[in-house]
Amino acid sequence: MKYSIYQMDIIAGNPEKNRAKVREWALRETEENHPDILVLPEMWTTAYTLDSLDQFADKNGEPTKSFLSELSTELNVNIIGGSVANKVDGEFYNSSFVYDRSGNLVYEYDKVHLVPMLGEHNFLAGGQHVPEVFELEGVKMGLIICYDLRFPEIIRTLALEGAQVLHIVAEWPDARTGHWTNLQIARAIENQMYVVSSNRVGAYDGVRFCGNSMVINPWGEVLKNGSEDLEESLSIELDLEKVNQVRNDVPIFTSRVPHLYKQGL
Ligand SMILES: O=C(O)CCC(=O)C(=O)O
Repeated sequence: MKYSIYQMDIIAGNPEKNRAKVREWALRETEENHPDILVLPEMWTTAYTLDSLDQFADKNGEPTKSFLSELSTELNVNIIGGSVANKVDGEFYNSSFVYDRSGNLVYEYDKVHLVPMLGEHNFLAGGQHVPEVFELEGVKMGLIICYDLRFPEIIRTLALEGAQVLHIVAEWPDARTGHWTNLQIARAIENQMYVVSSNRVGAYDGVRFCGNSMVINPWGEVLKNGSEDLEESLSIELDLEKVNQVRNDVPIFTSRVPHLYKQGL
């Protein structure tokens, strides 16, 4: 399963230009590298323009849903569609959409954990459902958004439900780069799954974002690591047999004793 990850510099408050950038990148990537799956970052249509969401956010997932559906069909590629600001029933959400090669919506998720450091609660509503496993190309996988990375319980649940790959779409600031890189490696090791992430680069409103998009294998080895400040693509093929191999070598899932664990943890 071959991936292309877009470590994108997002133009603040300009969904049209960002869609044009993504389209151009996707065309180039599919022609040059023939990926099965494309991955985009968090809030890629608007950046973190939280105080002007009424102007720039999607309404009921549009136009992003149509854009991703048409792009996936045209390029015959699956798309982990990052996330976008999305207005539904008068509330704004940070929403992710996943499309398969035939342009079908396979999965959607609203970010559950809102970020106090960004005042997200003042602008967004939190999703009410934790991430669930979905399938692309017959492979079970999961998707979380940025700050969700700090909540290992939701990622463990995905692993227990059979996910072999965890995708993380992010706009992670450079003030906490070490948390971003180390937590990704920890999640890969503790859940014995691939971690595939797309984080933006560039800056908005005085905050610089730290790139370091990554591909980490289930042993915790970093196979790809984006730069901290350059817009770029990461391209890689995953060997999914590695998940079984690591889970056999260090069988944590059969060593668990859930009846001793506190309920709800
Ligand atoms: O958890 C962090 O340090 C950053 C989270 C964040 O920026 C986000 O979720 O958008």
